[in-house]
Amino acid sequence: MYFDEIVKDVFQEINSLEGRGEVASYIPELRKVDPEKFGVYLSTIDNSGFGIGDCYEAFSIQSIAKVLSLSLAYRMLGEKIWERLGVEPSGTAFNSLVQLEVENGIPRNPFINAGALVISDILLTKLDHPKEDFLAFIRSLSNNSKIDYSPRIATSEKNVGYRNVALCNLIKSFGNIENEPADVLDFYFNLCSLEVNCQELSNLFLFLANDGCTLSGRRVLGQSQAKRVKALMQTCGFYDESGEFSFKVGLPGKSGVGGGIVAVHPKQYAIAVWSPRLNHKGNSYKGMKFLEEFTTKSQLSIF
Ligand SMILES: NC(=O)CC[C@H](N)C(=O)O
Repeated sequence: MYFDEIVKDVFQEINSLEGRGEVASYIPELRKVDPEKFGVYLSTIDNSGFGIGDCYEAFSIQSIAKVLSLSLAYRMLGEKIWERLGVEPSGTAFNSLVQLEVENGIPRNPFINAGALVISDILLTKLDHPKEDFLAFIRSLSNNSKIDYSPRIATSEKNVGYRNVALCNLIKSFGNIENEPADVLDFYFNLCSLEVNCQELSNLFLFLANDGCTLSGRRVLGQSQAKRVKALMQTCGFYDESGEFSFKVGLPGKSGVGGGIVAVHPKQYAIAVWSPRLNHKGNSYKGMKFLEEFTTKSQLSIF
């Protein structure tokens, strides 16, 4: 397959670069990850796949889960969801509080922590058994019953998640959180603790490449909803580095502080990269570099 060679070449090129950046350390359990891990997996909508490096080793998806929680909430609530949060890039760090104070507790978008907390609140209200139902949604998307939360990572973040506690309480003070902040935070920390490998992650995101349908033909999101989720990934998926990712890679994508990045090429493929060393904006250093080179060499960006 044509993609395989390019993935292999670019992987070798980026693998030989000196590892720059640091593993996320503010969540104690994430510090224990080997910084030199590097894996890539590409899945196409015609059902082929190719992986290299540490692509079968599970890692913490952290903020990448925000796309999946948005998808489930959007599927359940439709356009009403946008009464509670916006669709503009924030231009601020993922855990920033500043805009909330002047914008009346309405987060800029669902992919910063503030927005993901509002989405968690929506799911908490809507789902009978929030943790179990969300996990069932993820497992059904990927047809993989082994995907699970990591209680170890969730507890580790819960013990030190002071900024998220502050964010959740601030939003609650404006009336944009319905449930108890402690319950919203517990749900949110669990979402972030989901563990998957690159192969599972790229397969999970194929429904977005495939206009909102799984490869088995099950509709997860309407076509227009899938388009909108990808538009948000394009404009807001990398916090205050979203412009840079768009500029250099040219794909809708989402990063997490576990060092994962997933990106989608509509009607073609999803690709997941994992390398735990992060740049100063909290995005995987080698992950960004790999995807930049990959879309340049393959000429497969959306632009
Ligand atoms: N950018 C991220 O991946 C952040 C997720 C992390 N769980 C947090 O809330 O801080």
